[in-house]
Amino acid sequence: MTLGDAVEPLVHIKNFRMDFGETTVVKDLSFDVRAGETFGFLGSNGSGKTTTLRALLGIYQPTAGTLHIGGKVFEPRDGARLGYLPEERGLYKKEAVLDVMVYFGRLKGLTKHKARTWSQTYLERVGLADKAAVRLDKLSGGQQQKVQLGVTIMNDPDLLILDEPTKGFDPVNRRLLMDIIEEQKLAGATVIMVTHQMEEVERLCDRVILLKDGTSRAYGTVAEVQDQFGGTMYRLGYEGVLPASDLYDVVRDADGQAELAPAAGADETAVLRELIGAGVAVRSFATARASLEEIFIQVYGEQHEMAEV
Ligand SMILES: Nc1ncnc2c1ncn2[C@@H]1O[C@H](COP(=O)(O)OP(=O)(O)OP(=O)(O)O)[C@@H](O)[C@H]1O
Repeated sequence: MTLGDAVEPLVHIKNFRMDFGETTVVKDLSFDVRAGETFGFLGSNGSGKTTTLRALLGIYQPTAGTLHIGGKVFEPRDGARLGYLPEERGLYKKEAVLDVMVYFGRLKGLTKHKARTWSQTYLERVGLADKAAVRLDKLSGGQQQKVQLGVTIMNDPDLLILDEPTKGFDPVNRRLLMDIIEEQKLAGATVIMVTHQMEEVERLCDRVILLKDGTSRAYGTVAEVQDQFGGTMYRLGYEGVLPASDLYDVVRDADGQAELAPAAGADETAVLRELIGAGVAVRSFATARASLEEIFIQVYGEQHEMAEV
């Protein structure tokens, strides 16, 4: 069975708990990743993301709970169609870039020719064509990371697990790597991505989980998480006087610009009708949501406040 044949969800984690000695770092964590989706695995430093991925891949023995890929506990021999970019990068540093890539390509079942041509094309794409014959340890950290991402995706895995794939990249290279990951997604791969870059999440992820202190704080589509924290706001440019209404709360109102928080069940049409009916001249009207970054700071900020108690 290949990973792609799995009955949904592709990844199933239920009541996962992880203790290291006396310390519990993940407690009662449950979530699913569906085949074909890109899933953002988010959370503050030390919240248990890498630990969860390691337990999912059998590197750690979970203290309790179920961690399944394709309906069963992961075993290394199932890994042919799985690409894992670990947080700690590790390739043979004393070998030449192209040789390392071809070596791993062969391990992943590619022919030597395919591994070589794929790697050359990839190195060209990521601006490292002139480094093909250079020893890996002569490359910068970001350049080495590009090579490692190439090794991770070269056999077009069905499931890609990426632990901070763009960590340490400048904005141009980050965008390039996001493009490459997006291509894998569009080609049908399921992607689990740990990242602290919320704009990457908003661009790529279908659903997310936000971990805090080893447990889920928010879980769902980006829009659902946004709804959960702050929800939708209406930004209004107007002339006239805003009427009091059961349909919304006026959050901010100055110089003909207002922010309205709609009441449960109120929608744009109803609010606009109410405003226009009351003689307000609406110049502009837009819906806006709390950004993931704002939500992250909200959740993470609480943690600091708690720590200070
Ligand atoms: N092998 C280990 N032994 C003991 N404690 C560990 C071990 N691995 C991780 N931890 C602890 O578990 C907690 C969670 O670590 P983890 O690496 O999973 O966090 P993370 O969410 O991936 O963080 P970051 O965003 O900083 O990478 C941390 O407090 C860490 O010190």
